[in-house]
Amino acid sequence: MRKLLVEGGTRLRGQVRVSGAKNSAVALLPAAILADSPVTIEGLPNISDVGILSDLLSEIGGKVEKDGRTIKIDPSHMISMPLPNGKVKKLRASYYFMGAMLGRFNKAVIGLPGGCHLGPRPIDQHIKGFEALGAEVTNEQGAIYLRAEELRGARIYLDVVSVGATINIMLAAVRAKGKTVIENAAKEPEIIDVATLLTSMGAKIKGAGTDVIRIEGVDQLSGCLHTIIPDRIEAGTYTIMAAAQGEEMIIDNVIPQHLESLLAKLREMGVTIEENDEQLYVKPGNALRSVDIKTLVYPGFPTDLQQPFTSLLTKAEGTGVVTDSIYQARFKHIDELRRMNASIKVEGGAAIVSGPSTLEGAKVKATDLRAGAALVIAGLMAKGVTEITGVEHIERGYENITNKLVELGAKVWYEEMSEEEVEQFQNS
Ligand SMILES: CC(=O)N[C@H]1[C@@H](OP(=O)(O)OP(=O)(O)OC[C@H]2O[C@@H](n3ccc(=O)[nH]c3=O)[C@H](O)[C@@H]2O)O[C@H](CO)[C@@H](O)[C@@H]1O
Ligand SMILES: C=C(OP(=O)(O)O)C(=O)O
Repeated sequence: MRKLLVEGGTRLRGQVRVSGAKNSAVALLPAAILADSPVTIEGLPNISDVGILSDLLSEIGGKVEKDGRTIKIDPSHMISMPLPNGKVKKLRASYYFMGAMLGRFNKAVIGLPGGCHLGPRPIDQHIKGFEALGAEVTNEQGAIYLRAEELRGARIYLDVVSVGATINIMLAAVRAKGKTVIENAAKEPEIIDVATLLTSMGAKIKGAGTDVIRIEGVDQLSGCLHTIIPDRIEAGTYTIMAAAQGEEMIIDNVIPQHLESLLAKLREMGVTIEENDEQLYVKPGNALRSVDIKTLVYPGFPTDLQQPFTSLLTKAEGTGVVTDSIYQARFKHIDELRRMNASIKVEGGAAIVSGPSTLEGAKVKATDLRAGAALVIAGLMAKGVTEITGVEHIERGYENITNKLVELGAKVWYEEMSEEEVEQFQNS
């Protein structure tokens, strides 16, 4: 087991290239199940979530060929094999096997998903959608059993705006008989990316990226070639890092429109950001001013950048109030930041950050993916060395984070944990 060490204080400069979007990749891969000939996806990020989903596609009989960032999935010999346990528990997006297998085989057995622990993460809206399409859904000992005689299009109003439910219902509906309308759909760019792939496969989808998505079911979908969008959350994380500890940094392979809410907040803090079609040039201000943030569904401030942004606020002058309206309990990073001398209190469901604080290196634990990113940012700003355990969370979503940071001049490296440290980590 490894830990990540960050020696703070070095200013970052240069260019960092953003990888393909995790939250697209994890839906595009299961979407390939719906085709009857090979689907090729280019630009995949090299992260553990992608590795696990590729393995799951092989487990159900897919022929998966990887060549660097390109993957070719031949789904012709796939079967609806039950996946009640094992790898499905290691990530959130295994739930997309429900929609995709239901769409292709009219049946699926998939274990309840894992993913970051951010408080309750129900999937009732996914199930409501599958049932509306005609599936019978039961939960037996932690696995979801789905079965339909035939899927039929339906009008589905989501009670909660959900990325996962929107995509899952799209996956199940593209081969259903007749028309499906998803109302109060999520509008995240990853939903458009998945709809683009499905459309290239022959699906008929209108309105992806708005809150009403209309799908006309088709009998058959075929293979195609698709290039994934850049990861707006990874891009946002490096942009926050640039504001926190950069001298001058270029973030390459970005769609700036995907990050408008973050860029607006950074500019409010005094950060200079220039943008062109696919790059951001970030020059931090001399003294950052605190701001308040509240996470919302897209195009609001993304919950996945709340934790990294909280670290940045420790450097700003004044008081910043952080509210997460998507995951009210997404505050596990706060205790760890406090260990590093941050002045943050959680009150009435909000984190109140008083700054500026001089952070100090400490032994801390990444409890989830973006908490990990928050700690890396804090470590880069801190005096001394920060030791971060729980790196497997970080590796779910950040490709080659150490290499990318070293290229920017940061002092970061992995070390093996001692037996005693492993024991302490496992008991904590
Ligand atoms: C793999 C993936 O894409 N993960 C992202 C996805 O997660 P995920 O798709 O799981 O998140 P959702 O958009 O579904 O969740 C949004 C909110 O709706 C609630 N909810 C969701 C579904 C449901 O059936 N019932 C329900 O109540 C959730 O508890 C949460 O409060 O969107 C989240 C919100 O942008 C991001 O943090 C995750 O990075
Ligand atoms: C919460 C996240 O991921 P997941 O939904 O895959 O757990 C995230 O990417 O920040």
